[in-house]
Amino acid sequence: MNAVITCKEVTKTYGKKKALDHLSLSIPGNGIVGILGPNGCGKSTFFRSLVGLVKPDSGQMKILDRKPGWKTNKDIAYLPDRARWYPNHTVDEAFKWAKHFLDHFELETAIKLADYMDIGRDMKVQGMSRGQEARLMLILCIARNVPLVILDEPFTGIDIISREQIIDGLIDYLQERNQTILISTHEIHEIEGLFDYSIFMDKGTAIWSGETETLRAQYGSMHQVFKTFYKRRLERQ
Ligand SMILES: Nc1ncnc2c1ncn2[C@@H]1O[C@H](COP(=O)(O)OP(=O)(O)OP(=O)(O)O)[C@@H](O)[C@H]1O
Repeated sequence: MNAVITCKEVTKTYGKKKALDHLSLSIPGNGIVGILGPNGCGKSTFFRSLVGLVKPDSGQMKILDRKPGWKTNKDIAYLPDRARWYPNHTVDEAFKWAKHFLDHFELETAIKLADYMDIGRDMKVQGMSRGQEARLMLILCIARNVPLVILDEPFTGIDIISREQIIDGLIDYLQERNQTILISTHEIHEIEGLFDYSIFMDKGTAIWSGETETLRAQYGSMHQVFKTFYKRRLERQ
């Protein structure tokens, strides 16, 4: 399988803090990939550098066989952490905006996903709960027929029951698509079963990457994996 993303020795420093520290990895195409690790391990910085919002100090990065930047971004749907939508838009208006401005946005897919996720199309963003707005942001990204979708902490603010429903929906929906979806989270125990491939990060570097099945066979559950990988860090807290 061809890699959709390769990084070689990528480093990004803020002052004395190394947000990415010689990060090297290769991410295979198709399926759902978890970028996992505790707060501050570099997940968002990694995503921002993939879409050219952050320029690494050194190292090489290839995404869809190209360099990161605005030309490559046409084929990427990116949901930043803490993303918000225009408060005055209704869901329908948000979809119309997206159809007009976002490459490869599929209106019919968005409408289907809104039904599935229980988001009324006449709802105004400013009247939405945090979880409802998070669902809208998710729909605006995954309704784009692009090879790569990058979701930074997309489930923040969504309760556990809705989360499970959305995840089941995502898995069904993705089976019909040839997309790679990168999802970052530090709440691994709540999204067990979602990832085909997992990358565990710590202190700006990848400490393990591979098929999630391999991990499960070795450790039993993702929760156990998390505890094992970050044991020393948890003991320090
Ligand atoms: N613009 C910035 N200026 C200064 N420091 C930054 C900046 N962006 C990130 N950092 C630092 O780099 C490190 C990695 O941050 P990053 O946001 O990439 O981690 P994360 O794994 O996404 O964390 P979280 O799970 O909390 O979102 C942190 O120590 C953070 O404080």
